[in-house]
Amino acid sequence: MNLTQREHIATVVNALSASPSSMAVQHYDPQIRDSWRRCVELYGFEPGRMQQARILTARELNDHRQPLDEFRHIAQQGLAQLYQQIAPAGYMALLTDAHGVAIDYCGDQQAEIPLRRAGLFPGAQWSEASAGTCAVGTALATGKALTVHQTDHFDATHIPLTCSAVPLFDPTGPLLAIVDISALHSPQPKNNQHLALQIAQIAARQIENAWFSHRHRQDWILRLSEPDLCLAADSEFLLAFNDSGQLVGHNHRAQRMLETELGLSALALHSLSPLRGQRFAQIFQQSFEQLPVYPDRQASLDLLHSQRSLIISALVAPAPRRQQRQIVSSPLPAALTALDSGDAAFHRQLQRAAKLLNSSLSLVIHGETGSGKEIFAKAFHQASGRAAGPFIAINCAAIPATLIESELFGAMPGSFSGASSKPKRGLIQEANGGTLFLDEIGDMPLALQSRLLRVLAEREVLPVGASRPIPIDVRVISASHHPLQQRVDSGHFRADLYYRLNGARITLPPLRERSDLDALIDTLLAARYGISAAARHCLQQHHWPGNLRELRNVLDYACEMAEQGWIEPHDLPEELQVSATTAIFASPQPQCAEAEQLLQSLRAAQWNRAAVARQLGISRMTLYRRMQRLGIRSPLDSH
Ligand SMILES: Nc1ncnc2c1ncn2[C@@H]1O[C@H](COP(=O)(O)OP(=O)(O)OP(=O)(O)O)[C@@H](O)[C@H]1O
Repeated sequence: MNLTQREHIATVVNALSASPSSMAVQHYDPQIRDSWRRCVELYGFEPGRMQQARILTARELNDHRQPLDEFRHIAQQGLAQLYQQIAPAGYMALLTDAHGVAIDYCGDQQAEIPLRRAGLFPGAQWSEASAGTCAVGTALATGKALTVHQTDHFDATHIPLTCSAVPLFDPTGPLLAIVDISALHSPQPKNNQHLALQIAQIAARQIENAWFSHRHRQDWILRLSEPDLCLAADSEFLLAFNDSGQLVGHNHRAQRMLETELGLSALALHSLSPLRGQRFAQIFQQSFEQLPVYPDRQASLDLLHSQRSLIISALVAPAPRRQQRQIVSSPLPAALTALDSGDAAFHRQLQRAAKLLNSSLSLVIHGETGSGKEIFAKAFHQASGRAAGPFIAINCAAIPATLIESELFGAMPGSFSGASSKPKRGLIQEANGGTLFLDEIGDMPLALQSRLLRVLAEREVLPVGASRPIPIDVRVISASHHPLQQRVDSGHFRADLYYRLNGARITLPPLRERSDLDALIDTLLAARYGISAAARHCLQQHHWPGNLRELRNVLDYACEMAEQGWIEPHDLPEELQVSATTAIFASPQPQCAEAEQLLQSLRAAQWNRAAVARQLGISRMTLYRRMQRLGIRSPLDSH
């Protein structure tokens, strides 16, 4: 035990033995002091206790992971994105279940040993009852986000750590998981961690909202906000209703608001919500049928009991039913999972890549332009044991022929006309210890191909003008959008280099052949914008020659055009609108006759939807859904 640990134990003893009103006690954060007290009084810990976090066995960990497999699939994408933001500052990200067991993690693989020793690793048990005061455990005990910084920890073993944890709640009510970001080293004052806590809170809300949208993709999702807080995403109330207007899910904020509204006492953090099953009309003054499907700027809802008004920020219609994706029982590493949105062919490539992560084989990625080859290579690097090393991407077609040699291999001072007076490190050397991504490798000049071959064969690089080679350790991933074999056959590419590069081949499907377009749209819109069934239909009809790059550009454009956070066909670029109209009205689809009939009824009733719903013997909500599915929009709704 070192001096700092001894001092810490003395501080805990003093804080717990002083009278609650004494100045010494008031000096401590009440959340931390209460937790220290629980450690002694509830869990029976000695203040001098020093125990490393317990790590569960693989089988025990599996028992904690399995019930959350579907949630983990969503959360891993958020965790990987969070990690990208915080890794440069030396943090790692953990996801724990509601028992405080770390079920997933993104961290620096080079620091695996110290992270594992500190318990920042899958299988570590971070409940208060197991580890004493700690961010995960105390967030679980209180249901509140907090930072537990260095000597805030009860157990002196953990005092080097700084950890910020945020609870996530299931739409059925109970606390579901914790997002935690931690660092092994940090500056002393706790207020340095304020930003870390905020970043963890944003990530946790995004994961919670993505899980909410996923769980309720077949329901009506109503997003409400306080009139003066419309812009604060974290201030939103999320409610999900089934087709008959019964509440089937809510976020935690909405639960707290409705408990107050309906005079219910707040329930324990782990209980199922008693609010589920409440009818729309028991909560709001309007009826479910009167909900405007395309909310305009003024649309609001009045709460039944308090008459308080809330703004409708969006009403998202149920997604058209599509084949449910199979959740894979052995999840991929988080960085690869982040790319997986349910297409079977793409998923097979991810699984294949996962098996190659730590082999020394070179990889070639084939795929049309914009199909995500570089993003795939980057994710592969992040999931591999080289993640802490550099990822260097080179577009072999974009570097001028005169510079490519020195750019790639480096150059000694004055080795060619125009060379600088200092030695220049080449990009291959920059990638040492990491991954070198050679894009458009098929366009590399033949002379350079021989030199690259030497790098790969000898694992050393010879800068231009140098007499001694430099040893190099790189994983090479190359990409090409024309089949490399054809370049070999036509004499443009060296066969021996081809065989060296082509240790394993990954083929990315073009977007038009992927079955996960809907999921990709949802991911790219990140729950910030809703999209009508008609606009989705337009996107589904498009051929996507520019693949994911084109999809991203189209959605960025549509978000700029959209009003009220809602994307309609007229918000899409014109060429996509045309293809949808042609698809609906020129092809002999069964939908076409149905759309035509419904249009006639609506026009005959001068777009009085209540009358048409009565006439067809269906509810107004069902009529709205049908109109959305068929891409029919009332002219009375246009802005
Ligand atoms: N999984 C994904 N999710 C969301 N967007 C993606 C994804 N993959 C790629 N994109 C988008 O597509 C763009 C192009 O991706 P990337 O550069 O990896 O494609 P590429 O196949 O290497 O293209 P090129 O052949 O033109 O070099 C990215 O900038 C990104 O915006």
